Amino acid sequence: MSLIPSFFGRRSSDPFSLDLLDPFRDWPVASSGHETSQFAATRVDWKETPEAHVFKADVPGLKKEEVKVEVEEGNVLQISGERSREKEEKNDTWHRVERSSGKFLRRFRLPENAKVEQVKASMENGVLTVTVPKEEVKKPEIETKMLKQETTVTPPPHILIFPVPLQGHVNSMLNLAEILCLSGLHVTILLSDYTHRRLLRHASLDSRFSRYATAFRVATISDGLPDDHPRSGHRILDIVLSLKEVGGPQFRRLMESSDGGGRQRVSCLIMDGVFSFAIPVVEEMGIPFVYFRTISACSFWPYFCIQEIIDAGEVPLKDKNEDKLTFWKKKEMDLMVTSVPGMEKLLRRRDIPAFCRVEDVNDPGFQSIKTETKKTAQATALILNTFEDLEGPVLDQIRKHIPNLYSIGPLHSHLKSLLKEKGIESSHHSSSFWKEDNTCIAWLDSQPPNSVIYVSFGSITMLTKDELLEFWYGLVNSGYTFLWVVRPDSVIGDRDEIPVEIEEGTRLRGLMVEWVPQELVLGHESVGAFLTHSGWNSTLEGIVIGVPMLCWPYFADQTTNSRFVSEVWEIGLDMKDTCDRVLIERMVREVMGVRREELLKKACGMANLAKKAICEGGSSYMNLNRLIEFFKSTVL
Ligand SMILES: O=c1ccn([C@@H]2O[C@H](COP(=O)(O)OP(=O)(O)O[C@H]3O[C@H](CO)[C@@H](O)[C@H](O)[C@H]3O)[C@@H](O)[C@H]2O)c(=O)[nH]1
Ligand SMILES: C[C@H]1CC[C@@H]2C(C(=O)O)=CO[C@@H](O)[C@@H]21
Repeated sequence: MSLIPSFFGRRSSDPFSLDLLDPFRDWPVASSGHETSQFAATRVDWKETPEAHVFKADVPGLKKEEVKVEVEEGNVLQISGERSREKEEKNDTWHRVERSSGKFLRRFRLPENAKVEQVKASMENGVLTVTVPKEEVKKPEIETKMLKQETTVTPPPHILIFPVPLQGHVNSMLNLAEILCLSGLHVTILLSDYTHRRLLRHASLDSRFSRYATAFRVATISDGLPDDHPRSGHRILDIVLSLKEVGGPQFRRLMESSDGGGRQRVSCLIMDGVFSFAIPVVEEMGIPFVYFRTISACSFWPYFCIQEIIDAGEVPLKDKNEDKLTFWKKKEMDLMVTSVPGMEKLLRRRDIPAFCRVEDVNDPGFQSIKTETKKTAQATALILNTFEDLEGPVLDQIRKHIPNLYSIGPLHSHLKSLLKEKGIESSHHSSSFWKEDNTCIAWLDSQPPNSVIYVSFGSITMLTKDELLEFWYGLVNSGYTFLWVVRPDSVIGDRDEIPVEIEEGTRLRGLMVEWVPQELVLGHESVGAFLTHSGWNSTLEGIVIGVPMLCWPYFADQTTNSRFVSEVWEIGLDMKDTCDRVLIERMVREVMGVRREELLKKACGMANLAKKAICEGGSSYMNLNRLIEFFKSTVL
């Protein structure tokens, strides 16, 4: 076996390392090609203990000499090998050739704390174990004190947090996780291994949570989808449906096998709003569960009323095989929805959550969202990332069915304020699934105040090439400067043949990047407005800053959020169900110019209310305290 350090620091001369011609270059990849197809799928487990990162790979039938363990590019652990095909004798007849042969290659970017010079590897019974020791984490004084206390008393309650493994959900749940750690609770966040890999690659969870030492851990399960599944656009519900299929048994194993690792066993589960498969497991174990739905109250409520909407004949919204551009224009889409109490004068059919845009009410995705939402009422409590002054009337409607409702948002700024209260500096830590391009900050520094419209459609939206071009022309023709996030995977079809005039317009007045540190961008003084898909996190981030918004909702809760932004809070404009360069140009001019003052006034008012909610004595502050008291009472 080739073991580090013998291969240390030099590039392998092995020809199959050239197989890394993959867009996910630094991701675990399998070499491709006919010969290697089965063996290439060699599975690797990666676990992190307090002392080390431990990788285990199944390599049955391989000799030590046939396996290589290397560290490349400073911090990329590479495990590779080759199993040769059995020699064919002239007179042999093969009835079956199922056993795999060929090459395999897996690569893992190691986190900063890995001691790459001390890697050890061993093989036993067809399992390769690679151990990468970790640097000791230096903890600030405040945590040392906390730890000292903990060693003398019983460990605090242990809360398991289980988000839908998507960017918006993970961001909100990580904020809650950090708030709970700050309050002295122990927390494990359960992610899909796919999402965990993305975070390991692009985010800085280690440095963010290092101050909490063993109070914060990550656990992973598989989402059941292949690595090359897009996990975006119209395929997004596959994640929820797949986890529903494969998540239950994995969740049970995790709960049954977990001995807490020096911590208490899990004493309470906080789960995302669509993961009811976890309920039987925790119920059997006598563990209370709390839902945290990471969307607005104003979109949760119509979801909760879906049966009433169906009974009133107000869905389905689409006819068979009707395309988007046709049903967008239908008069019926402007009819008021009568079956959502308290929203009768507000919601048109086009404003209810876009999962209702189905041809058939038996659509599995739609049914799943409907039944999952109803199950929220079984939980001990419901957490929403919102605040009373923003959504009071809707929260009151929900409380008629779910009295134990905690509005504790906006969580991202609540966390910052709590860190400040404890004298901890809250520097920017990335939780991003994509690499943040920080050059945009220097570019923003060079722009005049309030002159830039920031454009981002979040982590799931997919644009057709036509839509891309309509937005692009609209932005360039508006004459305003723009910073536009276009994720690498977000355009359907190729991006060739971009008309010269918009490329030239962008060179003069625009910057397009793949992903940004959004909170920093929104808080930058040169940003004057936010063209957004109205994802709930983006909406809250815009509200906290007090920036006027132009909304182009793509799916899910966004169609309702954008209605509230424009008609209830009056802090922005809604251009849902259109995608036309002339209209976009006009709306950009309105939000950046003609109507900016009026929108800004309301936006600043709402930003102040948001601040009030999270300050001592504010509604979210008090609700959070009550919630934490509840968690502290959940010792098993
Ligand atoms: O360049 C970028 C773009 C976005 N973000 C962050 O990514 C998050 C995006 O979240 P959100 O605005 O909620 O959008 P989605 O990622 O699309 O969120 C999904 O999940 C939300 C609930 O959590 C729902 O409200 C959305 O409809 C759903 O699409 C926000 O925190 C942004 O700050 C960045 O850091 N950099
Ligand atoms: C993929 C979607 C399933 C439900 C999630 C959601 C919600 O209502 O909680 C909103 O948008 C999407 O992120 C999720």
